[in-house]
Amino acid sequence: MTSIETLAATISTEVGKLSDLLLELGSPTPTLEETGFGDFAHESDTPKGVALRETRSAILVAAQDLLQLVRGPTEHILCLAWSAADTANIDLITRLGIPQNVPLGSSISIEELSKVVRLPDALVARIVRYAIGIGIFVEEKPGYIGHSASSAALVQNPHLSNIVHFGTEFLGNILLKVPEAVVSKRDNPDHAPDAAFNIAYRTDESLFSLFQKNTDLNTKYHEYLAGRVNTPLWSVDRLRAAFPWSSKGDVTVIDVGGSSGHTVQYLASLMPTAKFIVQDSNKSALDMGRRAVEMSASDPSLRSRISFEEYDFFTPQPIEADIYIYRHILHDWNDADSVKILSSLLPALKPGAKILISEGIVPAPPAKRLNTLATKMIRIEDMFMLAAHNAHERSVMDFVSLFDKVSPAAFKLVGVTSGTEAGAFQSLLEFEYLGLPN
Ligand SMILES: C[S@@+](CC[C@H](N)C(=O)[O-])C[C@H]1O[C@@H](n2cnc3c(N)ncnc32)[C@H](O)[C@@H]1O
Repeated sequence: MTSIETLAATISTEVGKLSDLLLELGSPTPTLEETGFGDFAHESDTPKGVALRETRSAILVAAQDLLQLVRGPTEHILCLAWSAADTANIDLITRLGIPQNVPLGSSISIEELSKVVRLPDALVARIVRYAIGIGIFVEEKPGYIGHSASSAALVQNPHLSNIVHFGTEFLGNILLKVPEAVVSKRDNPDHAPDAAFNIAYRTDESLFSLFQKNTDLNTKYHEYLAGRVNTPLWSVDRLRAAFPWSSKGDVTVIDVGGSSGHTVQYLASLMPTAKFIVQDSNKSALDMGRRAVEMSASDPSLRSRISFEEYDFFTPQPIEADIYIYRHILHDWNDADSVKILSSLLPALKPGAKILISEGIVPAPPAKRLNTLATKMIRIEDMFMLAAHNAHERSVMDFVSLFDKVSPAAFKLVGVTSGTEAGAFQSLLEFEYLGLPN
């Protein structure tokens, strides 16, 4: 049985390991002060980097259990029930651009800050003092707001800011409508909206068609997608060890639903003679990608090796390629639509072609307490999919069954690599096309 004493002992041992590792890696001691904005932001896959990740994870697991025990069940439930207040606060400070208006290395008076964000002093004081209570900003001198490590991270890392912005303003909003959507589907199945998103945005359209028309939301969505790949959990670097990219030579790789092409821009460095095509139905995401490739100073060959094409993945795939990547695509769609998406590949497939699915994988039961973001993210993402599209995340067997429905015995699951043990949200499922059975 877990006791507070054994948890405290685990934490003490693991914190000792963490301190030693930080010393060996020449990394600074973590601090809550402004200068700590970059702590742990950059993970490496060196043996010491992996040890650091495992030690941090052991501390988080034990510390979360210790917190839950010390709080007791009543306080634990109350903390969860009121966590929407934290989300609303971080949404508000992001929308108002408060972190960017607090100077790094000094402070700003609440009166000055209020003028900049055009709100009354008393309201701004309430907003920032709530934020200080959850570790964002500090008030070392009454009435003067400065940065903590977390608020400084929002300034120093625009990707983090973009993730938070879309993650609270859009995803936070639709998540709160999930209970209404689920109950209404149960009680009124013929007239219920498809997903929580439809309730929140008072529309019958799908999320993707609304985004096509709403420039502001669309930009935030694709900035959020690009932001995610710039955080350790979602980093495209994790793809490196998941597949033998560099041995593939002179091949054509298609990133289906590739948004602004952040995945192939990374893969191009691992496959110097390969050609890449980013296909997406969203024109502005493709334009965003074209601009990024045009401006890429690091590798001028990208301009000739990466192209962007508008394509609807429900229509027959027009290009015969060696490798097709579907990264965070099928989780947006229910099983019937996912089978249609994969079936539209059939006209272009040649035997030996690879279909790589890069997605979070739902772990096998029984479910457990999830005390780290790396392990909890799949459940969070599953709720995003429910809220946004009435869709869901899948287990490995769920993916195998989708391919079987596309064409029984035409695809082989070659292997599954990476995943949360390696500190990544996604696993890589490698399927090979064997040809249609006679
Ligand atoms: C969750 S995002 C994943 C983007 C990218 N693969 C990544 O990993 O960041 C889903 C992508 O599918 C695209 N999409 C949605 N419907 C599509 C369709 N019918 N045809 C092609 N792309 C589509 C969206 O525009 C978006 O870029």
